[in-house]
Amino acid sequence: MNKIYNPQPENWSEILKRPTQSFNDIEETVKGIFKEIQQKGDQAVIKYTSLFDGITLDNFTVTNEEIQTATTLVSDELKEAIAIAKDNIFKFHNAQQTSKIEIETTEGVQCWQEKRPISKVGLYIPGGSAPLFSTVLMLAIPAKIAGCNDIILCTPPNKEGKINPAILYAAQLCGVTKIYKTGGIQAIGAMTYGTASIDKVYKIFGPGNQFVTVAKQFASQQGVAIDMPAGPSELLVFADETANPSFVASDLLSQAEHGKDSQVILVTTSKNILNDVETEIYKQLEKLPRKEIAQVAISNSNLIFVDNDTLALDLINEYGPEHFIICAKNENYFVEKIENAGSVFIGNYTPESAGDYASGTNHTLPTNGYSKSYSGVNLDSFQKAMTFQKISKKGIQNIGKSIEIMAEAEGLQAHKNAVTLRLNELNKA
Ligand SMILES: NC(=O)c1ccc[n+]([C@@H]2O[C@H](COP(=O)([O-])OP(=O)(O)OC[C@H]3O[C@@H](n4cnc5c(N)ncnc54)[C@H](O)[C@@H]3O)[C@@H](O)[C@H]2O)c1
Ligand SMILES: N[C@H](CO)Cc1c[nH]c[nH+]1
Ligand SMILES: [Zn+2]
Repeated sequence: MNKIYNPQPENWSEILKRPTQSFNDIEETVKGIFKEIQQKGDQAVIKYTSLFDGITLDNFTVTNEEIQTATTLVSDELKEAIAIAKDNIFKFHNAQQTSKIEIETTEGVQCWQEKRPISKVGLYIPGGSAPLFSTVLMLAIPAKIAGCNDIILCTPPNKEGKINPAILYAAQLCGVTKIYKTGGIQAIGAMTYGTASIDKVYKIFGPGNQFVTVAKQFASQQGVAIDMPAGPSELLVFADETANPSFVASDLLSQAEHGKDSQVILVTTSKNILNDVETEIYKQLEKLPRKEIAQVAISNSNLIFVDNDTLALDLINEYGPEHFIICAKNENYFVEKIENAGSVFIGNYTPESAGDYASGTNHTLPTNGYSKSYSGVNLDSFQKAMTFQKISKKGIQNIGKSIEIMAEAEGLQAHKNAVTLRLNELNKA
């Protein structure tokens, strides 16, 4: 890890660069694959699944038999763990339901807002380097609560053309309607345009590597909505002398093991903590099965010392981490003042892994600084807020004049007439 002491604010953006390729680096590849999917449909999906995932499939729809077999392959212990996570994720997302908001803005003018589900949604479940069945829970549970009708799921197959049983088990448990064995850019392209096998959806959800993320961003230019850019995982920990260095190191490694392009950062006001966390990281790294991956991510990561909490907070808001852990005696200062972070974890006993799996919050979160402008997945992501209004005769008499004057001032006579005709009729009565 790179050790940096008191970096000057003018150098922060350089120091805080993500180790991923840019949208421009990948856009041409995405454009080419999307074009082929538009022209050749399933044939192009087959071609790119063969190229990137090393398996040629003539049918990528998962069958009921495959789902039943998968269910028998998942251990009871894992099923119980999934049930606990599902329960907590359900509770947190179900509590996000809002009731109808209704108000009479002027006498006789009734306005209200109600949420309606997005009827066709596509969930992307990463499967390149680890089968993230927990992501099925994070996406399908809120989709179901929202009332989405068609919930389709794409995930890459392994070299035998199979999907990890836990992904299939979680998908049927949470009410996913169809599952397809395809991943990467080709899965996003298929859900964007639709093919003979894979349905076109209205909104695509889910995290993925940089290829998936750029494909989703490109899809959003093709008329499909996306949740957000949710790319390679990130974690920033703020720790002062009250932190436990081995806990902090374990948290940093937990996100470093996701991928070589993950990034983790420690910001601290204590030089002792900086050194102790560094020592712990290398000690714990040695024992990790995914050492080779985590090691690369760690080499792109920083341990940063700053003089005080104020500077630390400014730097953290500039970075806008996906995950932000606070281990500080002054924790309320950070909790109250943090502006840019996907999800915040507070105190020595709140590991980031809790949010990844089972506390109830969603783990599909904006990366690459997008926490400055995007929320993580939540119940609202699967709904649209629709507005309604009903105006009585009294109501149109109350606001009609204002509408006429404004329409006239914009030079839109037909708009004005729509009110004038009604007012004239009421004046006659
Ligand atoms: N931000 C979040 O909320 C969040 C949540 C979970 C996981 N993640 C991230 O998701 C990512 C999962 O990545 P993954 O790779 O394991 O799985 P993935 O499913 O996202 O990507 C695998 C697919 O990428 C495609 N691919 C691989 N190399 C390619 C190339 N050179 N050109 C074009 N396509 C290529 C293949 O089609 C493959 O099927 C990790 O980076 C992890 O950090 C993020
Ligand atoms: N940390 C990931 C989000 O960046 C989510 C995840 C799934 N499984 C383990 N972790
Ligand atoms: Zn994780």
